[in-house]
Amino acid sequence: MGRQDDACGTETAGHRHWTVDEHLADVLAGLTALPAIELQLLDAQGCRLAEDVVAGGDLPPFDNSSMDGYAVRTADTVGATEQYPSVLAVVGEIAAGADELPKVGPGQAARIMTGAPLPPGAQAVAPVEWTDGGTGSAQAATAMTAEAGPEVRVRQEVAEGAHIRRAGSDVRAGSTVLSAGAELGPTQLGLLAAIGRGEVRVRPRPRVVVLSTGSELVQPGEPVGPGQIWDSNSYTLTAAAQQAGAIAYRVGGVPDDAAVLRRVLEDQLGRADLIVTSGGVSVGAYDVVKEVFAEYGGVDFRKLRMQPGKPQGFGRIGEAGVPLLALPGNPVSAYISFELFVRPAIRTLLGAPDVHRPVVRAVCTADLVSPAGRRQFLRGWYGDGTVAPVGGADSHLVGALARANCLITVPEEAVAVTAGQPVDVVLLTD
Ligand SMILES: Nc1nc2c(c(=O)[nH]1)N[C@H]1C(S)=C(S)[C@@H](COP(=O)(O)OP(=O)(O)OC[C@H]3O[C@@H](n4cnc5c(N)ncnc54)[C@H](O)[C@@H]3O)O[C@H]1N2
Ligand code: MOO
Repeated sequence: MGRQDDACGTETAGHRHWTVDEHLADVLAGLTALPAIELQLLDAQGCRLAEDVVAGGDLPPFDNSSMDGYAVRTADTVGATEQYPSVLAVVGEIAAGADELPKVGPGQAARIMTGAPLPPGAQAVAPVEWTDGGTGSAQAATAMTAEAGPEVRVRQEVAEGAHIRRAGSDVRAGSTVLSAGAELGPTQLGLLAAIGRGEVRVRPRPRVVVLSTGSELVQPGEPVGPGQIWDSNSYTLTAAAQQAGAIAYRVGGVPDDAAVLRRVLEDQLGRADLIVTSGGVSVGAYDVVKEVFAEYGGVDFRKLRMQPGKPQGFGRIGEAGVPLLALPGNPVSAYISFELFVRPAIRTLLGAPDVHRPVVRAVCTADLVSPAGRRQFLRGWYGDGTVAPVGGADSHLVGALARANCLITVPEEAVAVTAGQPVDVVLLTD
C-alpha cells in the first residue's frame, strides 16, 4: 500500500478544513425525528413507535385448548389407565371460533380442537392420543376421526389445567406491550395485530432522494460509449439509504447541465425529507452542482480532514429547508461519506437510538500508511478481534469495497500503523 499524497490535504489560507466530527455535528445539528403519523401496520415496518401500546384485552382472550382432544373434568379421569379407561359421554364438539359451548357435566366430555374455547365445567384437555378417539378401540387414537361415537375412553389421568392456555397468560389487559421508541419488525407487527391494532403511531421512515450527477454516467443495462461509465453511486447510495431505514428514491445520472439539475431538484424537493447527491463537489470545470446549489444559498462546500471524502457539501434547500448532502463522486468516497454522515442523518430523522455504525477495537494484521492530518478510512475485513485491509486506499476501488465488511480508521495524527497494533474499526454490517 503506497503512501498517500499529502498535497491535497494542505489547507490554503482562508479555507479552513473541517474535521470529520465537526462536519458530522453540523449535519446533525438541526435534525430531529420526523413528526409522528398513524400508519397501517405493514406500512410501519422498520419504523419506531411514537406511543406506548397498551393491550385492550387479555391474550389469549379466553381459556383455550392447546391440543386436539377432549375437554374433561379431572375427577372423571382419576385412576384411568390403558386397561381400565374412564368412559365418558361426549356432549358436543368445539371448533376454534365456536361461540356456543356445551356444558361438560360429571361423566361427560366434549371434543375440542386446538385454539377452541374451553367449555364450562371442563378443567383440562386430554389429547386425542390419550384416548380411543371415540372409536371404541382398545388402541390409543392417533388423530380425531369423523366416525367418533357418542363415548370416549380416556386412557390416563388428566391433571387440572393440562393442555389449557389460560386467558392473559401471554399478555394481560392493560399492560404495555411495546414502548415508544420500539422498532417494528415482523414479530412486533404480529403482536400489534394479535391485540387487534390495525394502525399504529410511528415516526415515519424519511424519504431520501438520491441523485448522481455527471455527464459521463450511463445507466446500467445501457451501452457505454468512449469515456463513459455506468452510474454505480446512485445504486450504492439508494441501497444504503434503504438499509439505514429510509424510503429511498433513486434519480440516476443527472448530466452536468445547470438547467437540467435545477429542474430535477425542483421536481424532487416535494417528496424529500433529505437529498443526497454524488459528484461535482471538487474543483473540476464542469462541477455544475456547486453552481446550482450556490443559487439556493444554503449549501456550503467545504473540505474535510479525511481520506477519502475530502470535498463535501451540506446545507438546506427550498422553502421547506430540506437538508442536502452533496457527496464526492468517487464511488468509495461517496459510500464512506454516506456511512459517516448521511446514515446518521437518516437514523436521526427516524428517531433511532443507534445513530452511528458501531466502532470496535481490533488488532490490525498488516502495516498501514496514512496521510498526515487526515483521518483515513481504509476498507477492511473484520473478524475474531482482528482486521485486515482489503484493497488499497484509493477512492475508485469498488471491487475491494464490495469485499469489505468494515472501515479501518487511522487517526489524523498517525501516519502509520504497524501490524499487531490495535485500531478502531467501523463495522458496516447490520
Ligand atoms: N484538482 C483537484 N482535483 C480533485 C480534488 C482536488 O482537491 N483537487 N479532489 C479529488 C477528490 S479527493 C475527490 S473525492 C474528487 C471528487 O470529485 P467530484 O465530487 O467533483 O466528482 P466527479 O468529478 O463528478 O467524479 C469523480 C470520479 O467519480 C466518478 N463518478 C462520479 N459519479 C459517479 C457515479 N454516479 N457512479 C460511478 N462513478 C462516478 C467519476 O467518473 C470520476 O472518476 O475529486 C478529486 N479531484
Ligand atoms: O477525498 Mo477523495 O474523496 O479521496 O476521493
